[in-house]
Parts: sequence; C-alpha cells; structure tokens
Amino acid sequence: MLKNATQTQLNTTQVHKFGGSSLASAARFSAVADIIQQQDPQHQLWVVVSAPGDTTDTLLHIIACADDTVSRDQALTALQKQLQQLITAALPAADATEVSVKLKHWLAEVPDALTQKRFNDVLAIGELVSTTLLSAILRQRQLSATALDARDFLRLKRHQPDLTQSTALLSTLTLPGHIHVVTGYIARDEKGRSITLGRNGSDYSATLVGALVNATEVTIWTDVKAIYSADPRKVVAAIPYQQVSWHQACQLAQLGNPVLHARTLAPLSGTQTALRVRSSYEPQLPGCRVVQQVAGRQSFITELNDVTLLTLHSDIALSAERLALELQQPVISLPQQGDNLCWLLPTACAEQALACLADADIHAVWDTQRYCALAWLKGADPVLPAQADSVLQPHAVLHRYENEQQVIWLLARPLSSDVLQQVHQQLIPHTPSLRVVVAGTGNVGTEFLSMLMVQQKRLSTKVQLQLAGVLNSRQALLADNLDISQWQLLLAQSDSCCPQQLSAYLTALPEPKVLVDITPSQAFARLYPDFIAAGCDIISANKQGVTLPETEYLQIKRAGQFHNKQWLTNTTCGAGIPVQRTLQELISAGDNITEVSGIFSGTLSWLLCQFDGSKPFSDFVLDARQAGLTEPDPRDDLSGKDVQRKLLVLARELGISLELDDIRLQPLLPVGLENGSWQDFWARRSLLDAELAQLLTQAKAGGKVLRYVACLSIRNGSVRADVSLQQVSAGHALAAIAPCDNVFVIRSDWYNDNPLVLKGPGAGKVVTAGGLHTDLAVLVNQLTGKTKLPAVLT
Ligand SMILES: NC(=O)C1=CN([C@@H]2O[C@H](COP(=O)(O)OP(=O)(O)OC[C@H]3O[C@@H](n4cnc5c(N)ncnc54)[C@H](OP(=O)(O)O)[C@@H]3O)[C@@H](O)[C@H]2O)C=CC1
Ligand SMILES: N[C@@H](CC=O)C(=O)O
Repeated sequence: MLKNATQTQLNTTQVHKFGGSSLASAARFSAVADIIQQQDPQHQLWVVVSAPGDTTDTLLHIIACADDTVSRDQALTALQKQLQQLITAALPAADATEVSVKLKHWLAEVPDALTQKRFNDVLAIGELVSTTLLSAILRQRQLSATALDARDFLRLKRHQPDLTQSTALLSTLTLPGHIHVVTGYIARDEKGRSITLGRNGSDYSATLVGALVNATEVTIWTDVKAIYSADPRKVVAAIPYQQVSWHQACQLAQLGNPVLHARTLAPLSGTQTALRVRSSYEPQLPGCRVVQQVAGRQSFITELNDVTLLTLHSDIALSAERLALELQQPVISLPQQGDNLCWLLPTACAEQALACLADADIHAVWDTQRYCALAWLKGADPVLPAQADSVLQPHAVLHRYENEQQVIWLLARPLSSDVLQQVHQQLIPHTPSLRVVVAGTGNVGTEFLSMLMVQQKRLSTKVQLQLAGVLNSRQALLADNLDISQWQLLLAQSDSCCPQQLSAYLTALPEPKVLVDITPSQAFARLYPDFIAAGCDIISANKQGVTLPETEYLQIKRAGQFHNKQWLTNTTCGAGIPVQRTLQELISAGDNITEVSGIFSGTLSWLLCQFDGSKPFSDFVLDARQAGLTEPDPRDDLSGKDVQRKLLVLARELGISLELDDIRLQPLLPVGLENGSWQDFWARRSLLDAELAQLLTQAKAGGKVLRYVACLSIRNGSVRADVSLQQVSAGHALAAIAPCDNVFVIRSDWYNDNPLVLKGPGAGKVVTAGGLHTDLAVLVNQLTGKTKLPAVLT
C-alpha cells in the first residue's frame, strides 16, 4: 500500500492517466484513488485526469447556448447540482466545502467567459473539478497530493509542444514527494490563451507530461484490458497482447485504431518511456505494454469505416503523418502507384483536409466515393493467405493495397462480425490457450480429469487446454501447465489453501481461464463472484450456486455480466441431458413454456426401478452410491432435496423468481432420518426399509410402480412447483424407463398436446463429466471463433 512518500530520493517517475468514464461517479473516483494508493511508494507519481463522466459534453452544450441566457443558466444550474452531488458523495463534509467553493467560483465566471468568447476557459472547468476533487480524496487518505492546472506549465507553439518552456515552468511547480494531479486536455498557446488538445486530448496530455518529467512509464487507464489483435466486441477470438512494439503501435494508430492515437504516441517517440494500457475496472490485470524493443511482430486486423481517397502528386512537401496531426484524424498513406500518392482519411474531414492542403499550395483530387477499410498489420509471417482473400471477395472488395508490412482492402460496405471472425481466423492463426482449474476430485472430478487428458490431445491443433490447478477440501495444487497424468501424485504432495490464496492465484493466471466446480460445497459456490472478478468463466456441476437465495444467485449472474464472463450450469439438472439449453433455445425462439415435469433424479430413478423387495431398500442405496449415482451424502437424494434443487434450477432458467422453500416437497426419507451423521442414519435405516417395503407392496397391489416426480407449472401467471412420490400405472410415460433415466416432459405453446420429451441417464460419473465437457466445448468454440456467445449469457 502506498504511504506518504517522505523519501527525498524516489526511484522512478510514473504517469497515470484516467479518462472521464473512470471518473464518472464518486465510486469511480474512489476506485481511482485505490489504484493510486496501491502504487509502489518508491515512485514519483503524476496523475493526469479528464473531466468527470460527460461533463465536457455538458460544457459544450452550455457554450452552444451562450446567446440563450435562459437555457445557459438552466444548464449551468443542472451542472452545478450534478457536480456538487459528486463532491458530496466523494468527500466528508469538512473536506468537501473547499472543493464546493471552488466549483461555485468557476461556474460563476462562465457567463463572463462566454461573453468574452473564452470558450476554452469554460471547457477547462471539467478537468479542474477532477484534479481538485481527486487530490482532496488522496489527501483525505493521508497522501501528499497537489492539484496542478496544466495551463500553468504546458505551452504549445503553433500547435506543437514547446518542451523547453514547459519543462522550465514545470520545474518551478514540482513538489518533491508529492503526487501531482494534473488537468488533462488543456494547455496554453504562445499568446497565453487557454487551448484544448482535441479528441483524446487527455491521453496526449499524459504522454506530454511523461516526456516533461522523463517518466519511466505512462499508464493510460481505460476500459479495455489490453491491445487486442482485433476489436474484441466483434471478434470473440481476438488475442489480448501483453506486449506490442512501439513501431506497430504507431502503425495501428496511423490506421485509425482507437486504442492509442498517433498524437498520444508522438511525445514519447524515441524515448525510453514505456506506455501501458490498463483497465481501471480490472486493475488486477497487467494490461498491455508498448515497448521500444519487443521480440517478434504481432499481427492485427483493424477497421476504419466511412473513409474516402485523396489523390496527390508525389512531389509534395507534406507527409500524411503531418496532415493527420493537423486534422487530429487518421490519414493513411496507401502504397504508391506511379507518380501519385493516395491518402485515405475519414470522409467527415475531407473538406478540412483539402483546405489544409490548399493552404500549403498542394492540389489534391477527391473522388468522393466512400469506403470501408480493413487493414491487416502483418505479423511474423508476411504472406497473405489466399483463403483470406476468398473470404473477403464476396463482400464488395473494390481495391486491395499491399506492402511488406500491411494489406489494406477497400470495401463498399462494413463487414459483419461473422466475416471479421473468419478473416481473423485466416490472418491471425493462433492456437489459443484455455486454462482449466478443477475444484473437486471425487467421483465426477476424477472422471472429468481423465476425460480432460483425452480432450487435450483431441483438440491440440485448435486449443491448448492447460490444466492450471486441481483442488479438493484438503489440498490445492496451484500451478500452471500441469501434466494431467500426474495430477494425483502432485496433489498428494500439496498443501491446503484458503479462499484468498485461491482468488489471488486465479487473478494472476492469464486469461482465458475457467474454474470447474465439481464440489458439493455451498461455501465454495459463494466464492463465485470473487472467481469471476479474478477473470474466470465458471462451469458448475455443483448445484449450490444456482440454488442460493435469489439475491446471491443474481449477484453471481450480475458479476458475470459485468466482467463479461460465463457461468455454465448444464450438469446441475439432468447431468449431461441438455435440458437447460433446450429451454433456452425454445424461449429465445419465442415459445412460451407452460410446464416442465418428470423424473429429475437419477438416483431415485435407479433405486425405484431396481427395488423389487428382494433385499432391504438401504442395500440398494449402497449399490447406487457405489455406482457413483448418488450425491456425496445420499440422503440429499432420499430427502427429495436434490430434486427440489433441480426444479429450482429449471425455474430460474425460465426467469421465474422462486426460492427453494417455495417448492413443495414430499420426502422419501422418513422424518428424523435426514439429520445427524451417516452412521446415525445407517443405524436407523430399518425405518426407511420398512416404509419403502410397504410402499412397494401397495403399488404392486394396484398394478403400479413407484416414481419420484417433479412438476413445475406456469399457467395464467401463477407458478406451482412440487416434488413428490407417486404411483404410476404400467402404461404411463414415466413407468417405462431404464434404471437411472431422467425424463423431462416439456409443455409449451408449441408443444402443448404432444409434449417435447428428453430422456436419458440423469446421473453417473461418465455422463456428468461428459456434460461438463460439453460446457467446456462452449468456451472452446467461442475462443476459436466457431460460435458467437450462446443464449446462456443473455
Ligand atoms: N454424481 C452425479 O451423477 C452428479 C453429480 N453432480 C454434482 O457433482 C458434484 C460432485 O459430485 P461427486 O463427484 O459425486 O462428489 P464426491 O463426494 O465424490 O466429491 C466431491 C469433491 O469435492 C471436494 N470438496 C468438497 N468441499 C470442497 C471445498 N469446499 N473446496 C474444495 N473441494 C471441496 C471433495 O474434497 P475431498 O476429496 O477433500 O473430500 C471431493 O474431492 C456434486 O455437487 C454433485 O451434486 C451433478 C450432476 C450429477
Ligand atoms: N444424485 C443426483 C446426481 C445428479 O445430479 C441424481 O441422482 O440425480
């Protein structure tokens, strides 16, 4: 934890920049203060901030209604209220007053500034609020922090930074040992007027400050976790790179990739300062470092939509990079053809570009056609795979340009996400790794691990399945890339671990990673939000998570949505039978489920099929346990609790708000036998045996069989849920089953008179471990770009 830096000699200098979305609320300011506080106290820290949330947009609106004093004053009052609420929520009253007084003063000056057309002074207010508030929060945490207005030192001459003057001015303001919190986005020009630094101006401020203070590293804290091989919102299999070379980052910026802009990179070009992109929402992740030297080249695809072409004579004294800096927009110089240069730039700034060129006496021809550009920045292998061209050809390719480092296609329309995924697969072939951590090494867990060894080999050309941990209630083997065939031996030599150690280990493990919970533990399921925050997808055979009280269940779901992680629970009802997926598919197709009923317990199905009175019922229970069909404690099956849980799993899948106790339960177990130790139960098993013998005799006398039946009915807005023992006649659909079969009878608007029936073994280590592997296959398919996110997520 960061303490007050009292040392006179601080090791290195770091700059951290936080954008508006990282500062959109009091909670976000506090999260940013946490990040700063957690930095190594040996570093001299500079923090560059944008305006909170959408404050700059509001200030632009106030400027736009400068002449309409009523609208202007209304907007000013609303802004004052909004920012005051932020300050009050972020600081105790005593500390808030000083910031509030400043805010009042800045806003009171706005009408005069507008009259005098000092619009940039108005825009500066957003950043002034952020620096003043954040430095006050840091001081409140006993850190020495000082707010700095960048206009007091940052000078630009003809739009170019005047580093000499800026450094000299800054040296008079620097306080050794202090954290300097600096306004991003604003500076002064050579005439002393306030200026703003345009789009992504605060990133530019951060690298300018980085250059002025000779920082070791500048970190841009944003909402992306890394620099990806493609836009991860469109290409699920996009690779998050942890290191990118400076040269390639510049190329990406020139191609208009939005993560880093050319102007942001410029001040650090040729310096030893590293640049890092990290997510302020997931500060535990390392992010991506842009470094001068990196072994090998990464490969990227990047799009730039709505662009147009300017053709110029090659003999001109202006470069595309220079024009891009003037326009603050990407200008891509296409490989030269003959005597002419072709520059590609956003259509929206074509006229401004022509005006800039005309000022420099340069004539350019604008063909006015609009294109969508797709660029491939080549990696180690520079040969364009023919297959990539074939994928693109049907999608209106108008031109293709290629040189040693990149290929650019100009298309008539944007590409769909599906096509981009295919192109990505062709151009950036990659065998992704998926790290698998397995909790629970009992009956099902052991089977899952032996199947994992087979899957690892089977899928080796598609994905590297890496076993990155195995644990049970006694021991934890937490190490990456384990030899699966050795897990038992290695686990036996391992110590136990506490939940905090497990979370810390999972956090440090590179993504993508999945935790497979094959324990029966409720305490373990309660840790899911932590595991998800650590970056894990979750696969559960454990039914405890899906049946927690609704508030906790929803907390896990929300954590998954927030961190974009999946929680796959296929085996929590019906083992490997795809009952949840069938329901999801029907619902997403527009069907309306009215009833799900049937046999949901493999154990009870097996017991009631096998029990013929030839030996006591409890002997059959032992056989079922031996066969790996029962819950770890078979009384969970006999009490009907396990079936009650499965019914709740399906109800929640259907979006019904229900708790376990809302489901009526008729236990198979005589009252009193459900509590106490297994030994107690075993000593009193004759009670169970007598009851079952009597029930069997009754059923046989009526020509019936015993079945344990669950029913969830949703009709006319009312929900009825019960699980009970029933006698069914020989011709009934639930009578003719194989021992251990589950039967799910689904009635819906589309399957009303004749229901949809799913039937098959509903328990056992092989089908359950197999079901867990079908969940794993969902993640593998996403990773390899085969499918988009399944309905499970939505
Ligand atoms: N059997 C089946 O047909 C089906 C089972 N399931 C579910 O699969 C899960 C596992 O069943 P099964 O393999 O039969 O059970 P087992 O009792 O054979 O194994 C349970 C494992 O979980 C471990 N464990 C228990 N608590 C914890 C904890 N807090 N932290 C870490 N590990 C823990 C146990 O550790 P230790 O070895 O130290 O005791 C053991 O290795 C259960 O939730 C069950 O409901 C789901 C569908 C079907
Ligand atoms: N004991 C359970 C196992 C699967 O969930 C059952 O028998 O259904």
